[in-house]
Amino acid sequence: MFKARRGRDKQTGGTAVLVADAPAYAVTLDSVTKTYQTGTTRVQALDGVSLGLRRGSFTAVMGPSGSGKSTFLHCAAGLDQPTSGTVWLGDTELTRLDEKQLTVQRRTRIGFVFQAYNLIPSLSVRDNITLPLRFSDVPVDEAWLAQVVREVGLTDRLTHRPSELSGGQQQRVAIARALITRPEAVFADEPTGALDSRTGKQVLQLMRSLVDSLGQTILMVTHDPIAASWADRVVFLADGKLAGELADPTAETVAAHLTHLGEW
Ligand SMILES: Nc1ncnc2c1ncn2[C@@H]1O[C@H](COP(=O)(O)OP(=O)(O)OP(=O)(O)O)[C@@H](O)[C@H]1O
Repeated sequence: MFKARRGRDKQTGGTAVLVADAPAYAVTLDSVTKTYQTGTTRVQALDGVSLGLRRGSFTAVMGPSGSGKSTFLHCAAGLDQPTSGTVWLGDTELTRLDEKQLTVQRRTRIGFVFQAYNLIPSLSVRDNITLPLRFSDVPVDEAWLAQVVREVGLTDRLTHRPSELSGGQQQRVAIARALITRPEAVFADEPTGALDSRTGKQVLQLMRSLVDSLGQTILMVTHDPIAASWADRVVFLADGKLAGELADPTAETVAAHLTHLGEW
């Protein structure tokens, strides 16, 4: 799928094979299906989904309840394996890996942010943020830690415990933790679901700036058209299938598309 691409060589002006060129897509799904079988009941949660997440892009996934959003995120992020189809992280085919290999990919190349912040109460902010490095036995890059902490606005909170922080600050710790391994993609499942609208806006502003300033790739599942409007693109799911997409979304265009899907 990721063949060497031909491009213009900047130095010579000639055409060169850019073999060292990283794939343009951080994550690619090709004809992904996921079927759940419970007793005699069979649910087709994903039904032939193909999608690429460009490096440095912010994508929101929306759709009615039960349309397959969480299943999509789990398959794209290597948390679950599809029933068929392929998923790539850069040029690594996740769908070929066993559970142990997938765990390594998740720990080292993917960041996660969930609605529940999942912080360890007994650890300081600094230790919560650096926990993924400890799991992988990787030393802390102090300069990167300082940059990440600055980006999320927690420089003066590093010695605090999670209970001493507001909900928005706790989510920002979770975002910093997701960034600390310099992941190729960050997957966020309803990251503002537990926050009031003002604090939620600050978290979305932060995610937007991570894409714009760090070139981070982010995929976010949300029910909220206002949250989705911070993304570059919204893709819609209905009955496990892609059901359209919007570039440069606004809350109004997203809400209109959801109405069309019968969500509201
Ligand atoms: N582990 C599972 N076992 C059986 N069925 C499942 C499982 N997980 C999801 N499903 C089914 O797959 C379909 C898609 O579920 P999914 O959670 O991906 O939808 P969703 O769009 O995220 O929903 P919501 O917006 O309500 O969170 C649903 O019909 C759901 O009941």
